[in-house]
Amino acid sequence: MTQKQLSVAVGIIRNSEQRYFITRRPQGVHMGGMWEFPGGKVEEGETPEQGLIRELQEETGITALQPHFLESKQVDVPGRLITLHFFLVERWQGEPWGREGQPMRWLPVDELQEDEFPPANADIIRRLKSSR
Ligand SMILES: Nc1nc2c([nH]c(=O)n2[C@H]2C[C@H](O)[C@@H](COP(=O)(O)OP(=O)(O)OP(=O)(O)O)O2)c(=O)[nH]1
Ligand SMILES: [Mg+2]
Repeated sequence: MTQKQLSVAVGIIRNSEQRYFITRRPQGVHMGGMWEFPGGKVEEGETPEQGLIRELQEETGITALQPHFLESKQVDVPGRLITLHFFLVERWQGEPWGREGQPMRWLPVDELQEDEFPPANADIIRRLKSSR
C-alpha cells in the first residue's frame, strides 16, 4: 500500500501569563473532537514555517512573529505518514480566536491533558510541563 506523506505545522501559542491557546477539532475529521494546537497541512512549495504562519492566520486570525521550532514527530496512521512540526509562538499580531467556529480555550500548562489531545502530542505536552 502506498502511504501518503503529509507535513503538518503546529503552533503552540503561549501568552505572557504562560497560558496556551488550544482549539477543538470538529467531529468527523481525523482526531475529531480532540483538543489541538492550531495548525494544518503544509502545502507544496511551502516551508513548515510558512505553512504555520498561513494556517495560524486562517484558523486563529493572528500573524505569528518569529515562531520558534521545537521538534518534529512522525505519526503512522493507516494509509498515511504524518510529520508534525511543532513551533512555539510567543509573539504575534492580532488576538487569536476560533476563526473557523472551533471552540477555544487558554489553559495553564498543568491543565493541558495529554488524553484530550491526539496521541502524537503526548511528548510535546510532557516537554512543556517539565520545562517550566
Ligand atoms: N493542527 C494540529 N494537528 C494535529 C495535532 N496533533 C495531531 O496529531 N494532528 C494531526 C491531525 C491531522 O491528521 C493533522 C492536521 O491536519 P488538519 O486537519 O488540521 O489540516 P488542515 O488544517 O490543513 O485542514 P484541512 O484544510 O485539511 O481541512 O495533524 C495538533 O496538535 N494540531
Ligand atoms: Mg488544522
